Amino acid sequence: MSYQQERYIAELAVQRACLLTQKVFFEKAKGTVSKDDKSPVTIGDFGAQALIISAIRKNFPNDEIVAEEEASSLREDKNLSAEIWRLVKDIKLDDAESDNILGGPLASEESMLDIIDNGNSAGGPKGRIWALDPIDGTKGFLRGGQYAVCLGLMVDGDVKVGAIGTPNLPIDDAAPIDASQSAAAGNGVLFSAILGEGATSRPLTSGTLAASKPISMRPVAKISDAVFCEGVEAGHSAQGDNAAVAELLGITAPSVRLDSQAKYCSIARGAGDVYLRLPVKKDYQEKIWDHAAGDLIVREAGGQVTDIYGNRLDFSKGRTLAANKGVVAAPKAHQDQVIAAVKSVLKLKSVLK
Ligand SMILES: Nc1ncnc2c1ncn2[C@@H]1O[C@H](COP(=O)(O)OS(=O)(=O)O)[C@@H](OP(=O)(O)O)[C@H]1O
Ligand SMILES: [Mg+2]
Ligand SMILES: [Mg+2]
Ligand SMILES: [Mg+2]
Repeated sequence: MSYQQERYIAELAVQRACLLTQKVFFEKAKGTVSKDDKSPVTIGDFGAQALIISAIRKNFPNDEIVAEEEASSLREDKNLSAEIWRLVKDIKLDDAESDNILGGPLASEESMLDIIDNGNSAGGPKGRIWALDPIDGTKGFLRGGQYAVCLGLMVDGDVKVGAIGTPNLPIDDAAPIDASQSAAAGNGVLFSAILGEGATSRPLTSGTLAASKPISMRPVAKISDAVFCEGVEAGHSAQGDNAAVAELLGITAPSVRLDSQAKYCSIARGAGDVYLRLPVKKDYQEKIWDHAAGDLIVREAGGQVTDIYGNRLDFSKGRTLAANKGVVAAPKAHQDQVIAAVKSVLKLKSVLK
């Protein structure tokens, strides 16, 4: 089965949601609230989730959705809910036909809350399940850095389609990776992949989809020549361990720190080579929406994505990657070497503890 229609809807829905997040990005307050786990969520996250789930419901009414956010706090905070609705009701693609394909505007504020709560699937190994991160890298979004709107489709636990909007990455796939890149005029990229059919990038627009180009990881002769990326937040990955792995591999270039799945996208287009996300906490389980789309895009661009033990990411375990720890993405030919370095750094660390 080809997933062309799913990819088309995913890209169009992500592109429409980016119109909303881009609007919020330039607001100072961004309606930020703190969730139970102390992590931030903004009106941009809620609004993008509502728009994307509404588009999936319209086109694939029987599919399930695992999404990061839920509406209980909005039901208790009428002002915040009204603020999100004011934004959501006015967002549309400037091509009426494309907007209609996504189902047009949402019906009401109340139905918007119900739609947000439609992302509550438990996930698992059977059936068609979308994984949605309406804003990945919310801390980067708040800081004025990189963020990504991420959507993947899993069928029987396997990722078949991925789409990622990165409003702050440069359009040019050949542009060097640069941690300071942000909302410069003319930025904004839409990445996508279908399993077995390769990965592409195209400029984000406000209407119909722009023409796409195939992307691929760049060839790296020696792993010591690689550029590696990692997250900005020290609480999300062990930057000291990442650095030790790079040193062991003979990599001398400093890491490039980027928030969100912009890291997967950057290595997939050859603007970097290796993505290290070594765990900070033993018991943290990575969320499927933080990786589903990026994992497929990197693999379809010629890379390999595994956990720190060298096992493929397993999206069939529910809302989290319960069977995996950390993430290591690298060119296929070098993955074993990178995993060997990861293992020896982590082994040494446990011996020294
Ligand atoms: N302890 C811990 N370990 C690993 N990951 C965690 C942890 N806590 C949170 N999160 C998730 O990190 C997501 C953001 O990842 P990033 O790659 O953007 O991190 S970084 O800011 O670049 O460091 C972030 O996604 P968003 O909430 O969508 O921003 C979280 O789901
Ligand atoms: Mg979050
Ligand atoms: Mg995330
Ligand atoms: Mg998020």
